Formats: sequence, C-alpha cells, structure tokens
Amino acid sequence: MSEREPEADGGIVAELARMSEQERAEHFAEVAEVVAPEREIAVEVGQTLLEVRDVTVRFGGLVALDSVSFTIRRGEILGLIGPNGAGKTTCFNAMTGVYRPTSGQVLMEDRPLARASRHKITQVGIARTFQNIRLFAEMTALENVVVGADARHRTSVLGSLLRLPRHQREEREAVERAMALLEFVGIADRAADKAKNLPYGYQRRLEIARALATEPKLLCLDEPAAGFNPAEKEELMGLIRRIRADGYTVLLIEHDMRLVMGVTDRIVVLEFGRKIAEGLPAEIREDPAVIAAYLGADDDDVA
Ligand SMILES: Nc1ncnc2c1ncn2[C@@H]1O[C@H](COP(=O)(O)OP(=O)(O)OP(=O)(O)O)[C@@H](O)[C@H]1O
Repeated sequence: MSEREPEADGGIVAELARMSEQERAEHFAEVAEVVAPEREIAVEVGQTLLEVRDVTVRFGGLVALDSVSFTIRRGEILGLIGPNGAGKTTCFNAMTGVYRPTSGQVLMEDRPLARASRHKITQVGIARTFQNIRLFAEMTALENVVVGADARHRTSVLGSLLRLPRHQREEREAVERAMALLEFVGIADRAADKAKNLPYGYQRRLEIARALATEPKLLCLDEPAAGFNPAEKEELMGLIRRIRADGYTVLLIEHDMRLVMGVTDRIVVLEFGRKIAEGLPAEIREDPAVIAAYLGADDDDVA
C-alpha cells in the first residue's frame, strides 16, 4: 500500500513472514534480549522503586488527592483503581511531573521528583501512556518508537548534521531496537505504516512500544484497555505480563476490573481523593470499603 516505505522495514517483516513457527520463536527470544538489555537497575526486585508520600493535590477549593501514600516495588504490577473522579489520573499526573503536588512528595529511588521537568521524568526512568492516544500521526510506527528512544539517547545536533559515524551507528541501533520493540508488542508487521493509518488496538500497542523505548524503570499505563473488546483485553493482559517478565515495573490505571484483578500483583484503591484500600487482588475483591465504593458505579467501572 502507498503508505509503506520498503526501505524502512529493512526486510524484517518479509523475513518474519517466511519463518517457520520454531524459527519465529527463536527469533522472538533474541528480540526479548534486545528489548531487555542489561538495564541499570539500582534497586533489587521487591524494593521500593517509587514512593508517593502524603501527596495532596488541590485544584482551587477541590481536593483531588488527599494525603495519599503508597509505594511501587520493583518488578511488580501495581493497579491503581477507583470510581470515576476518585483521583487516579491526578495521582498519575503528580507522579509523572504533569502536576506539582500541593503538599507531599513523590520519590523515585529515594530522590524527590518535586521539581522534575517532564524530560527529567524520562531521565529518571518513568514513562507513561495516555488515556487519549498521543502519537505522531504522520510518522510511521517505527519512527514513533525511534523518537521515543531519542528522548533518552541524545546525539548532538552537529553530529547528526555531519552524519558522524557515531551518529550513524546510534541511528542504526535505534532503528533495530525500535523494530524489536514493535515485535515485542506484536505490531512489527505494520512498522512502515503511518501511525494514523493503524487500527486502534495497534495504536495503543505502539504507545506502549514508544514508552518502552525510553528504557523506563517504571512504565505507567493509563487505561490501556479503553475501547478494547474482550479478545483485545486478553491479549493486552498477556503483553503486560510479558513486560513485567522482562524486568519492568508497571503501574496500571484501569477501569476494567477483570483485567485489573487478572494482571496486577497489588492494588491501591482511591475514592474521593483518599486511599481507601491497598492489598492483593483477592483481598481487594472482598474489601467492604471497595465494594461500597463501587456500588452504584456505572457498568464500565465494574465490568
Ligand atoms: N485540572 C483540573 N482542574 C480542576 N479539577 C480537576 C482537574 N483534574 C481533575 N480534577 C478533579 O479532580 C477530581 C479527580 O479527578 P481525576 O481525573 O484524577 O479522577 P479519576 O479517578 O482519574 O477519574 P476518571 O476515572 O473519570 O478518569 C475530580 O473531581 C475532577 O473533576
């Protein structure tokens, strides 16, 4: 099709199509190696990676988040849930540098994020996706991921203008890694298509690939299953598990209870800006305060 640029996929797509199932499996194992290089991880599995400490966010007279505290431990999938308006997005934004807390602190590996710019947030190892997909519509899927990686690996402008060998090598590596990420999230077959031409589910996966390209220590997913059908949700759960298995830590905001219960290790529940419960999925399911909070919630919340 006209959107395809043959040179951009470097033949990988065609090569994948030719492979037997066994060869593909071996290839994907190699891809996993590329996707999960030896990331510099300062903390051990199970140790606190990020701490939300007594965070309050006010919008004028409205207290959107009221003295909320919880931790995210390295290697876990933490779910952040609550009825509409509970403060999930506000909390997420406070954790990713979009909002400054009115009081309290967010600490990443024991260092306060208080004055971190968004770019700095990427540098400290936090990446996020958005409820409303934000991709570069006119760029190919591959380019979107390469740009994501650029947020972390910056070569000098002069270097890129002169096309220094170091820059060329970095560029090649960035493309290879981006391609591996597209394979990892399952959309490599559309690498050369413009983002705007991808099906909705592919766009959501592309957002995840782009976030992973920044090599985050913490990946924050804001309602990644919004608009998905049950089969797509099932696939997404598989992907989130694979992301965790690859050594990433994941924070998941999600309305779909089945998905949250099925994929998270621990859950924090907010209601009216306050934390009302925290625990294992099985505990949360039985928690009277959580059940009460969700009584009367719309169907989407309890699906
Ligand atoms: N920028 C803002 N200015 C004013 N009020 C805001 C702003 N952002 C959020 N709020 C309010 O803060 C409260 C918490 O909203 P928030 O979006 O964090 O909840 P949520 O749990 O993410 O809800 P949803 O599930 O509907 O996305 C709500 O009462 C909301 O109206």
